[in-house]
Amino acid sequence: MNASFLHLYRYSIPFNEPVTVRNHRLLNREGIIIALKSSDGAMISYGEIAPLPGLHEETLHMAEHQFMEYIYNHKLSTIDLLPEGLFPSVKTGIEIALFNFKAVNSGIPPFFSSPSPSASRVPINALLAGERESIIVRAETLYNLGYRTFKLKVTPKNAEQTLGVIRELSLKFGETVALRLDANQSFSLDEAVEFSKNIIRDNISYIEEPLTDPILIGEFHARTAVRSALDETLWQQPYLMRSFPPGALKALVLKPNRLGGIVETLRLAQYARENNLLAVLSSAFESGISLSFYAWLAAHTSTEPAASGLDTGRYLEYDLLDLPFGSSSDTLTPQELYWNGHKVATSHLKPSSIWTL
Ligand SMILES: O=C(O)CCC(=O)c1ccccc1C(=O)O
Repeated sequence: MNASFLHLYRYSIPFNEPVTVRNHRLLNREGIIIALKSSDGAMISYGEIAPLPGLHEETLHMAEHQFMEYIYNHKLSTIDLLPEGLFPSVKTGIEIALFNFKAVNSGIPPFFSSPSPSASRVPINALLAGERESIIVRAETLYNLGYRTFKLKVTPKNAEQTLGVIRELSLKFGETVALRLDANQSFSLDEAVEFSKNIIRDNISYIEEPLTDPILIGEFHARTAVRSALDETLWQQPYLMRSFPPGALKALVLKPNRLGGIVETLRLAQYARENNLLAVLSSAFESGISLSFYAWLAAHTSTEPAASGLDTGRYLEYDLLDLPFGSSSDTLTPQELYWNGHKVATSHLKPSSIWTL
């Protein structure tokens, strides 16, 4: 059955505390929800279009405008027929809505026919931010809840403090936890080499985007043996991914709504698999509608998925789902998580328009 109606909604959810993304200080997470409905209204699927200021080039206004133009001029049909030139956030929203519609139609989540069995659980990479003391307290709380992978932001400016936190976490948890560092391209090669001398004995899985100039990641690895993960480079200079010497990379961090959709994310996850890299599903503070879909993707891409960057839901004051994403992620299977992504609390949505398809 095809979708007959399209409902567009807006949402604005306050962050628990202000979030800063590349100098953009954000108080609210704003986005658009697409709902596809069957003619009798019995089947509904959701998708989310949510560019993040500081991360995306398109604004929410531009994304909404483009989406409306798309709906006006095209039949919402199949995922592989989407036109060129859609903004990454728009493409992701359409793809998720279409994948989800197929799933509610058939009763099984997408990719279910895959030969590789899905993972039974998806570990989450816990984000640690703030002052030293609150980071340590938070890490202990999360450790007791079962988290074993932690991510710290590092810049040349906070390098000393971060080294102190790394030491403390290593002493406390030893080999039982894995630490990831995310430098968001803030170090010069020499600064990164200097910094790395101090972390070599610690349990660091990788540094995400260590260098302002990612071309030098191979040289960084040659001088330090520290492996890098790509995030920003995957959309800024995607061709670089194939240019690094073996061993220089450890992981690809995949943010579907920045990369340009689910199909693109699956392509990169396959490249990671073929090249012995971790595929780390990640997010950009979307609602549980997207996060539960990403959890499902993570479960699909590997039988033992790497800890996924889906801890961002915690920063939203409330979720759009009846059962907020992450509130019971330790007990739910990815399948259950996936179907929970369809139970949307419409009270948080502001209707904007209805289209007949
Ligand atoms: O990858 C994760 O663990 C969470 C996502 C995350 O850190 C993030 C979220 C929004 C914008 C930028 C980033 C980032 O990776 O720097």
